[in-house]
Amino acid sequence: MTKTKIGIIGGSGLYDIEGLEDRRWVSVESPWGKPSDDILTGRLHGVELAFLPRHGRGHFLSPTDVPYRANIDALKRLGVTDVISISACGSFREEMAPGDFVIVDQFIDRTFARDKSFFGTGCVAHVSMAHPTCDRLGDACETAARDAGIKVHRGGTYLAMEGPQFSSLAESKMYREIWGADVIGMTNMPEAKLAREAELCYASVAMITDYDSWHPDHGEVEITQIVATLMGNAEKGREKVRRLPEILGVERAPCRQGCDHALEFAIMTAPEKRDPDLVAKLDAVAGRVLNRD
Ligand SMILES: CSC[C@H]1O[C@H](OP(=O)(O)O)[C@H](O)[C@@H]1O
Ligand SMILES: Nc1ncnc2[nH]cnc12
Repeated sequence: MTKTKIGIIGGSGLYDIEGLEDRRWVSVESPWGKPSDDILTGRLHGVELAFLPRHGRGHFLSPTDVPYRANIDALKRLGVTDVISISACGSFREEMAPGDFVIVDQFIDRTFARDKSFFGTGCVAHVSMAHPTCDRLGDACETAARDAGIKVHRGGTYLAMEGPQFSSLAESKMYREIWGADVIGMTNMPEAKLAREAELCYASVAMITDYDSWHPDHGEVEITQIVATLMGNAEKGREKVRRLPEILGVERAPCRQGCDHALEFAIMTAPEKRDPDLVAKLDAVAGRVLNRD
């Protein structure tokens, strides 16, 4: 048994978490660059928690410029075991209405201007992304959201777009009608891929803010509408987070799905062909497997 340490990545509208014991904003150095901001650490119901505002306090980072690798590496370095991502999303489904939460379980990655892997020339690895989210964490998020009185939908496909502009009507209809996506946002990729490479359990909670632009009765998505919905949702999101530690508990059993062993057979590069500089940068993410070869 290890100890649970929950990492929360807060999206648009979620820049702080109140009510932590021993609350402290700490600066974490990463060989992958500077994380989005300092990380808020503390304890809730005896469980360690680390909170990172994805766009920085004051929302100064665009979705393209979020330092995804530094963020995941910094959480791993802090000893985080389970990452819960919270994101503002548009909805492609009538029944997934603004104000509802969706526990995402699949992704379609349409982003193209981001570094998507910790690995590369000098240390090549291929992890599975068939089941990109952790069911056990998803269960905890569902329970926490229901307990907080939130309408929650279990399961949904998140279309990750590059942005920062919203989708055209043609794109919105294609994602919804042909590709079968349920929600749309700009940040969960490559975040989910990097969490998997770092052997972190990952769950994604979409807070629905709008119907993107496909819905005939709702017109096109506008930032004013998103911000208004976010203001209404932010407290619900925080309440959900406050309920998570009791549900997950202090003691943590190994992940049933194997998220925490994703690199077990993933590294292809022979030890003598590995680039020592890259291997050094991978100390937190892949030390478990690299140090035993
Ligand atoms: C504020 S609207 C668009 C913006 O909101 C979402 O951010 P996050 O995923 O961090 O909650 C979306 O992905 C865009 O970055
Ligand atoms: N419609 C939308 N498209 C992309 N990202 C979003 N974040 C919130 N609503 C969104």
